[in-house]
Amino acid sequence: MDNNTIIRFENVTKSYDDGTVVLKNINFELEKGKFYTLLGPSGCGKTTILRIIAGFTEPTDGSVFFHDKKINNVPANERQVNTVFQDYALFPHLNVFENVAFGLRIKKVKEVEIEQRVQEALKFVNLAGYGNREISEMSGGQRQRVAIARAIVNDPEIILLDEPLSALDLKLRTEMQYELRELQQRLGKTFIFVTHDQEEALAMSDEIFVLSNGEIQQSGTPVDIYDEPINRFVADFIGESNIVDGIMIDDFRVRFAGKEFECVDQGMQKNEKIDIVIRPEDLEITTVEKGKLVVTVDTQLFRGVHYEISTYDQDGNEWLVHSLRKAEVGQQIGLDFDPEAIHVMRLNETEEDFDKRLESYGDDDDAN
Ligand SMILES: Nc1ncnc2c1ncn2[C@@H]1O[C@H](COP(=O)(O)OP(=O)(O)OP(=O)(O)O)[C@@H](O)[C@H]1O
Repeated sequence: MDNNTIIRFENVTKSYDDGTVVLKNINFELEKGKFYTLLGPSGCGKTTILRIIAGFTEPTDGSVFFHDKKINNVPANERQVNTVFQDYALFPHLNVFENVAFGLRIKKVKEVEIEQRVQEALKFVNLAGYGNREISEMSGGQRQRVAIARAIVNDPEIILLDEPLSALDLKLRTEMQYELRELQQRLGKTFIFVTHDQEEALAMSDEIFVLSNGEIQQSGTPVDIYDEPINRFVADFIGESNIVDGIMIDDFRVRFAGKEFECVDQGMQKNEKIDIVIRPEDLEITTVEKGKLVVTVDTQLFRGVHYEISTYDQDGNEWLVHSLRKAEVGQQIGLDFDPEAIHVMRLNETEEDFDKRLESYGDDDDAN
């Protein structure tokens, strides 16, 4: 294990007496000082992973390591971990200072030290001078910051955040995304953030783990996951996608929507059945004559920066287009795209095999 590893899961499984298997053989290593996000739909097991790291839930099988020490049986209060909960779990009858000081008082830290550490934590989250305020006098964003101050005042090595922004309205949520990311970088601690919001995950993380049904589907940087989703689930969950069935003709040609197209070599077998992804922003509207695909415009929404245009081809496949240009509903148009825009996915490929395949086919920018 490398020195920077702070948490390692080795074949971690969690099941309940009623037979529900919530986590299936989870393996990962997290490094010190990074911002990680566990992303997936409701019920996929995100919170269970956080609870196992915090020590609130014990795995049924497998091992959890903190640095190189196995911690399966270490009680929650002896772990270098603090959690920020979705509802913040602040005490309404205590003021801001006392909310932040609470954990230190339980640990019987000296009064002078409490005063100094709480003030420092409040300053860190830009709430210096707010100590005497009641919680009811604080806004949603400010409460969020109190909850974070309460976590960092204990100086833990890891901060767990369970959907901490979901109670905030959209504008504040975006502001807090910047703020949390900036705070994590200033603190230099490991943050593990849980969300079902892909935009949040893409905006904030060093690394994302995409989960579904108790399994890690894919992990990687936001850019890697967005550009190279491993399967339909990930492609659909991260960003917006056009996904259709296809066949690999040879290394540089692929067939879908009833036609053949030039593509970039991705190490597939000839005649292999594949899934094809093209992102809406990679489709460009052109004339019917020039279009690689000919589609009919179904609906059109103005999204501020672009038009979101839903179209369909002669086989009934839907093609979503993000375009700066408007189209006319009912009109036939052409869609153009680069060979690089065609992303092919092998059916039922594991993440390990996917990584190997991309490595052997030089899937990076210097490959050109
Ligand atoms: N004590 C329990 N007994 C049986 N099943 C449980 C128990 N606790 C949790 N589960 C189940 O485990 C699964 C994963 O729950 P978990 O809270 O980890 O999901 P999640 O991805 O965090 O979802 P959400 O976003 O809705 O919080 C769910 O299907 C849940 O019903």
